[in-house]
Amino acid sequence: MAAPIAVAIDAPDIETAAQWASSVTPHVSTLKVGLELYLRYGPEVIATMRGANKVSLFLDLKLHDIPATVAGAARAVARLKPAILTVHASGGRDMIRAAVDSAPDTTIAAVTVLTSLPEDALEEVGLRGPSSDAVRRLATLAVEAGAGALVCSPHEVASLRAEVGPDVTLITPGVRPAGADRGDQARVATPEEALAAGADLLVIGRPITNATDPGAAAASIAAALRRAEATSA
Ligand SMILES: O=C(O)c1cc(=O)[nH]c(=O)n1[C@@H]1O[C@H](COP(=O)(O)O)[C@@H](O)[C@H]1O
Repeated sequence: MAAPIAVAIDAPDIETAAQWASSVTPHVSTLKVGLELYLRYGPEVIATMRGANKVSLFLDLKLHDIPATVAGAARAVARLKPAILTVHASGGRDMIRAAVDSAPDTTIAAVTVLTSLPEDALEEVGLRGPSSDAVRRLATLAVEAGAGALVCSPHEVASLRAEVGPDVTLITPGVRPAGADRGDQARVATPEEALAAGADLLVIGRPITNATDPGAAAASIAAALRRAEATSA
């Protein structure tokens, strides 16, 4: 079975994206298209990702605007039928509700506190920390507004699970295999740790796509997750 990994296909061009997609899809459940590819290619890149790949499509546009504008944007992409679409939870209750109402066949995932933000950057952007509290406040508001999924770092997954229960999908970027370069990520954990904390879907980009062989890198992380699950069962 494909591992619960969404590979972040943050490629500079559609040809590279198509190569990464076909090499990783035997091993993972989901492909994530974000701003870099969607702003360049639009719906064409979604069709390319789907192509022959039997995977779920995660459209990560992190919408953040007034409710009417987000409703229009969500309606515009709903016709592409992504399984998941992201919005920023900090856009507020009415904005999240607008996305939920405008894309009824898509799970709206609310991004809480970006995994690139360290603790000491929260106050500067107007968030009352610690990040675990800020994530919990934003998550509660997002779920009340109808979001079916939440994006948070692996550090907050266990407490969020206790807060929102089993029915909300918890998605964690900020995932780094032991020894991998963190890059611009601040709140990170290994794939095994994120899964053990209760994450439903791990977003992993550069540790897979920067590898010499992205397919082998995805297969290796998927195997590590299977081993961890077998040990804990
Ligand atoms: O919404 C996201 O997917 C997201 C939220 C967040 O808080 N942090 C975060 O890194 N992401 C995305 O997850 C991916 C992480 O990629 P890597 O850091 O290369 O593994 C990128 O595509 C980010 O846009």
